[in-house]
Amino acid sequence: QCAPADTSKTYDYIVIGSGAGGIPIADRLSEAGKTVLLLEKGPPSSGKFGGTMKPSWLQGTNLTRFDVPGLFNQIWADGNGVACEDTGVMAGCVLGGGVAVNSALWWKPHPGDWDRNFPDGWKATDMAKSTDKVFQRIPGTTVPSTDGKLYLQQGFDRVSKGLDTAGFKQLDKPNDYPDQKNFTYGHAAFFIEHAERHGPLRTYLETASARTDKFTLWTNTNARRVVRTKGHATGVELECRNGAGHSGTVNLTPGTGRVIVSAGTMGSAKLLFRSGIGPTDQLNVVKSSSSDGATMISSDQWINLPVGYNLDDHVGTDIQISHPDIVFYDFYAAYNNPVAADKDAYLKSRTGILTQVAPNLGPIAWTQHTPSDGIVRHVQWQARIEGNTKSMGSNFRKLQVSEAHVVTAAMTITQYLGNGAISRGRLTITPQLNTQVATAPYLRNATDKEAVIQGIDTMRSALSKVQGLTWIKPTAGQDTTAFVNSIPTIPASRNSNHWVGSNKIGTDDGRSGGTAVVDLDTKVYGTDNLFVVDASIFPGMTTGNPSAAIIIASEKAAERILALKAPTKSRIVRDV
Ligand SMILES: Cc1cc2nc3c(=O)[nH]c(=O)nc-3n(C[C@H](O)[C@H](O)[C@H](O)COP(=O)(O)OP(=O)(O)OC[C@H]3O[C@@H](n4cnc5c(N)ncnc54)[C@H](O)[C@@H]3O)c2cc1C
Repeated sequence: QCAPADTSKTYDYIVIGSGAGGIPIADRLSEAGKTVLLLEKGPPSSGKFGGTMKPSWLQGTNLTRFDVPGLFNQIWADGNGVACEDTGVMAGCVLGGGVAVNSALWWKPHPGDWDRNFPDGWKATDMAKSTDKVFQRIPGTTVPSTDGKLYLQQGFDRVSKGLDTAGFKQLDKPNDYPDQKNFTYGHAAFFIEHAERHGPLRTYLETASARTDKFTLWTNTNARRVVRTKGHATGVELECRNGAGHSGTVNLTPGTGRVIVSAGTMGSAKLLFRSGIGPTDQLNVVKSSSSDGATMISSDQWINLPVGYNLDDHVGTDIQISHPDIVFYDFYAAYNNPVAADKDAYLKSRTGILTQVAPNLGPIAWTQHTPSDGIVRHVQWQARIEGNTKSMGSNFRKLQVSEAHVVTAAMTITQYLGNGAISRGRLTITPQLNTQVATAPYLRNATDKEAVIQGIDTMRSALSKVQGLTWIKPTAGQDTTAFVNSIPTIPASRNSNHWVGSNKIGTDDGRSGGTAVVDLDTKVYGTDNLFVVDASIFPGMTTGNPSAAIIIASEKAAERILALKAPTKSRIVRDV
């Protein structure tokens, strides 16, 4: 049921969004004795926190589709009530955000992910303590099944033979060597424990929730905008969702309260726009909208910052191979119609193929490439085995995995171009107040493209040593440049779901021509108690999948924010 917020109750911190950024900081702030309200627009996800979305075979258990690794790819088959409806690209709008719906890939960041992208105070040495804290709580594993076995490894084995021959070094546990990201490979690491989704939901959110006197969580509650006078926030306006949650305005502790916006790269930009913070053209779109126009904060209080610029994502380029030994497992079919033995193994002993993340990920490899501008680009290669009933030609044998699931198999290897990439895009808002990728951040710079081509040539050469392998994409004789040019540089073809950057951290204040939206304490320029803590503050892309880095940044931000003095009245007036 939709309930109005109690206006007499105030909070030291209101955290908006319960994803990789929001959950850890909400936990740390409540641990420090502050009263914290965590707002999440989506419904509960994991069974541990009241989630209910599940196939019939999980009825009677405390598990949902978000908990069982073999069901993680269900978001691509059925995103209803799970995927955000107001973002032009895929994002999770449930409790946990991206870390409830993602593939749980879990990488300790390369030192260069901080050193090359972030300003002073956020370099690798500054982040070491936060990194240790995160990896102590969430160590991750390369072997999710409780019997210590990895299942259906034929794809891994065939590809790794090629990598070995080409001189790649296999790392037993890649997270023990975060700085070794060149000509290395290994099994994928996941934040999975006891064969269930782990990560912030099962660590930070559990400890926060145990502090019942300090921590409050409202799901199905959308933050419409921050209520502020000049640069000082006083509360957050709310909207119920899904016939539940809270409405009205929730207030901060007068004078000392703070708002932390952790609504994701798309969601945080949108919230700032609706709160009168951003480029004037975007604020005018909100001002003209039927939903917000009449009640939007007046234009003399707008804060002109480059929100939405600096948008980044891994540039995804898929290559595809097949090999007669590769075995496909139909995880999609397992949702409604699991193989009985696999279901039993999972439910009875947390063993078997369903403990592994769909769609059978790995190996993961890393290379580095230096195009003509001399700037080293980091590349991660992420293999997955897919069934493909279309356009597979006669090169594929029919493969009988179980009586129910007959398919052909191929291995797609996605090249992620990350750390070092130069191209950036822009996110804007539509009159319906949906966010959209107005300028895609993919290969707008010629040297980024050179790096992609160099990388694909390296991988083609490495895998050419694998006997019996057939190239699907690019085809055997195809020129690599022509292949790369044939793939459009739009989200539909290149999206990696790793969006960062719309509220960049930095010392060059965006109000006076700089590029930064938040300062080194993650405080929005021109405000004294409004912060952004999530992927959107990242100046550039990480080497691997970014969730661990975002959680580490959240730990760091908690430390810095707690060390700040409360605002004084004179500063509030001066800042705007
Ligand atoms: C399908 C998919 C697969 C991925 N796979 C991986 C992977 O395997 N490994 C990895 O490291 N990364 C992966 N990622 C990326 C990773 O999950 C994200 O980078 C990360 O979750 C971003 O963290 P965040 O805190 O910035 O935002 P999110 O985690 O997206 O959290 C934002 C939260 O804010 C909520 N919200 C938004 N607006 C409002 C509002 N106005 N009011 C209240 N709440 C609001 C949203 O519902 C959401 O819960 C994947 C992402 C997706 C979508």
